[in-house]
Amino acid sequence: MTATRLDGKALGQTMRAEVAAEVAARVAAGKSRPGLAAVIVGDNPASHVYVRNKHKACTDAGLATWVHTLPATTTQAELLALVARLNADPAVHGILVQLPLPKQIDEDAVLRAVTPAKDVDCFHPENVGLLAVGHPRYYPCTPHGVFHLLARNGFDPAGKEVVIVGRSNIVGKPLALMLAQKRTAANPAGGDATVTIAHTRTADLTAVCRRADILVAAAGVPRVVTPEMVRPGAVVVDVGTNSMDGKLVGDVHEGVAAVAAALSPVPGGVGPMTITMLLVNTLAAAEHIDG
Ligand SMILES: Nc1nc2c(c(=O)[nH]1)N[C@@H](CN(C=O)c1ccc(C(=O)N[C@@H](CCC(=O)O)C(=O)O)cc1)CN2
Repeated sequence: MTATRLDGKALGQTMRAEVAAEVAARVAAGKSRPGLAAVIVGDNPASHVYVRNKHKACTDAGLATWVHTLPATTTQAELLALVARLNADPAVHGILVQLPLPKQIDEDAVLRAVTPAKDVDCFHPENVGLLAVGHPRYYPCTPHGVFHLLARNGFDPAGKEVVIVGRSNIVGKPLALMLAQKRTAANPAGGDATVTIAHTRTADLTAVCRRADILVAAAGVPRVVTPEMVRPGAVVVDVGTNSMDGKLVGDVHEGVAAVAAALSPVPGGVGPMTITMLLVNTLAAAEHIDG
């Protein structure tokens, strides 16, 4: 079997065009132009690539966008002061603070300082709580991207066994919540699936992964999902973006393509979908805040 490619670059472009059309219609109707402020602290080269790509995607879709680049020596007080200014700025509907932050900064404190209505990453505990009770204000970008990458390729998770390898706050935990939840009008990305969260300390990880109709690799460990961990015909989503010997590699071993029915590539899979969902959320934030 050679796996079908779950092409996040192509789907991301399609969905960005949908956002662009909605933004143009919104502005033509005299409403506000959605605006995203991105904050990046320090010199992490990958983070700079991601923020540059987010900025370009926003510009291309007609959103207003600003990047605030702060030095690695920035103090927590300086960063909190910037977040407070952005919270108060009516042109800014979405605020994202690129992670990771330098060691001297308390990440949780910064994420809690973003006003929940502008928290387009969906990292604030209030938004995580709303997601957990099935009334999401926003969906977190990477899990939402995974949902659309599956659903829009004809792999509806409803009724399926999903195994997620990884339990991070950004991907594993919120994705498990979303995919296990009932799909309702208020929760359209509820997955109606049977979900297992596994991780690299799970006993007999191979046996657990082989139960999956849909296997999501989000452990942040290069090639941790190997061909024998995949049931023939399963759908595999690779969320990993690991740097190895200067090369970008996912959490899924290349050999999985011979076993799986469908597989998302790295690069070109979940990554571009993450950025697309940020645009979706910024438009939703403008609608939420300004109407
Ligand atoms: N504030 C946030 N910080 C971080 C998030 C997040 O969602 N919000 N997620 C990750 C990084 N991330 C988003 O910021 C991200 C990772 C990867 C990609 C991406 O498009 N990757 C490309 C490859 C790009 C390359 O050439 O290196 C791909 O997979 O095709 C986008 C966003 C941690 N921080």
